[in-house]
Amino acid sequence: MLNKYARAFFTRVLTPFAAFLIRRGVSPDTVTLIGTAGVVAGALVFYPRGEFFWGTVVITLFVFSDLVDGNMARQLGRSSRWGAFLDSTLDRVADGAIFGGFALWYAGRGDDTVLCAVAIFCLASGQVVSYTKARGESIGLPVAVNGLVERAERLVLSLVAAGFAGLHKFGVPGIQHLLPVALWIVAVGSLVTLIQRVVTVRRESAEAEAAEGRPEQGSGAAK
Ligand SMILES: CCCCCCCC/C=C\CCCCCCCC(=O)OC[C@H](COP(=O)(O)O[C@@H]1[C@H](O)[C@H](OP(=O)(O)O)[C@@H](O)[C@H](O)[C@H]1O)OC(=O)CCCCCCC/C=C\CCCCCCCC
Ligand SMILES: Nc1ccn([C@@H]2O[C@H](COP(=O)(O)O)[C@@H](O)[C@H]2O)c(=O)n1
Ligand SMILES: [Mg+2]
Ligand SMILES: [Mg+2]
Repeated sequence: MLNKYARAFFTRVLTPFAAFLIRRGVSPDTVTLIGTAGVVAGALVFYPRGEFFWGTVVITLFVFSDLVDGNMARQLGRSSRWGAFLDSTLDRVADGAIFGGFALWYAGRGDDTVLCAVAIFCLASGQVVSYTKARGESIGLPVAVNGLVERAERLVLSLVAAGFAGLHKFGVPGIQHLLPVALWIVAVGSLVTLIQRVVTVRRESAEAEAAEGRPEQGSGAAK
C-alpha cells in the first residue's frame, strides 16, 4: 500500500536531491552501496545495545537511499538488470541487519526470549516474502499480488516504533512497549502476506499449466 501511495510523493521530494548527486558525478550503485552500509551500521551498532532512538536516526538518514538510487538510474536513463539485482539483494542485507539488531538486543540485555524469537521470525518471514515474488517471477509467473505487509510497511512500522521506543531512555514512560507491539504486527502481517503470495503462485502456476494443456501436478491426473 505504501509502495503504491507514498512512492509518488517521495519521488517528487527526492528528485532534486537525486539530480544533485548526479551533477556531482555520484553513481546509483554508489548510493545503493553507501545506503546499505549506513543502514547496517546503524542497526548493528545501536540496536543490540538498546539505543533505539539513535539507531533509528542513523538508519532513517540512510534508508531513503533505496528510493534515491532508482530515481537516479531513471533520470540517467540507466536502469539496468545489474542495478535491479544489486538493489534487491542489498535490501535483503539491510533488512537482515535491522531485525537481526532487534533480535540481538532481546537475546542479550533486553533479555526476552519470546521477543527475540518474534524478531527472528520477522527477519526470516520478510526474506521469504520477498523470495516468493522473486522465485515466482523467475519461473515466468506474474505473481499479481503484493499482499498486506510489503517491505515499506515492514520498515515503516518497525522503524517508527523503534524510534519512539528509544525515547524511553530520555525519560518518556511506557513508550518502550511500542517496539514489541510493532514486531508482533510485522510478524503476523508477514505471515498473512506469505500465505497470500503462496496461494497466488499456486493458482497462477495451475492456470499456466492448464493453459499449456498439462495436468496439474499432485492432482492425481499425472499417475
Ligand atoms: C521523536 C520521534 C522519534 C522518531 C525517530 C525517527 C522516526 C523515523 C522513522 C522511520 C522512518 C522510516 C522510513 C522508512 C522508509 C522506507 C523507504 C524504503 O526504503 O522503502 C523501500 C520500498 C521498497 O523499495 P524497492 O522497490 O527497492 O524494494 C523491493 C521490495 O523490497 C520487495 O520486497 P517485498 O515487498 O516483496 O517484500 C522486493 O521483492 C524487491 O526485491 C525489492 O526491490 O520503497 C517503497 O516502498 C516506496 C515507498 C516508501 C514509503 C516510505 C514512507 C515513509 C513514511 C513515513 C516515514 C516518516 C515517519 C516519521 C515518523 C516521525 C515521528 C516523529
Ligand atoms: N543501483 C541501482 C539501483 C536501482 N536501479 C534501478 O531502479 C530500480 C529500483 O528502483 P527504486 O526506486 O526501488 O530504488 C531497479 O529495479 C533498477 O531498475 C539501478 O538501475 N541501479
Ligand atoms: Mg532502490
Ligand atoms: Mg530497494
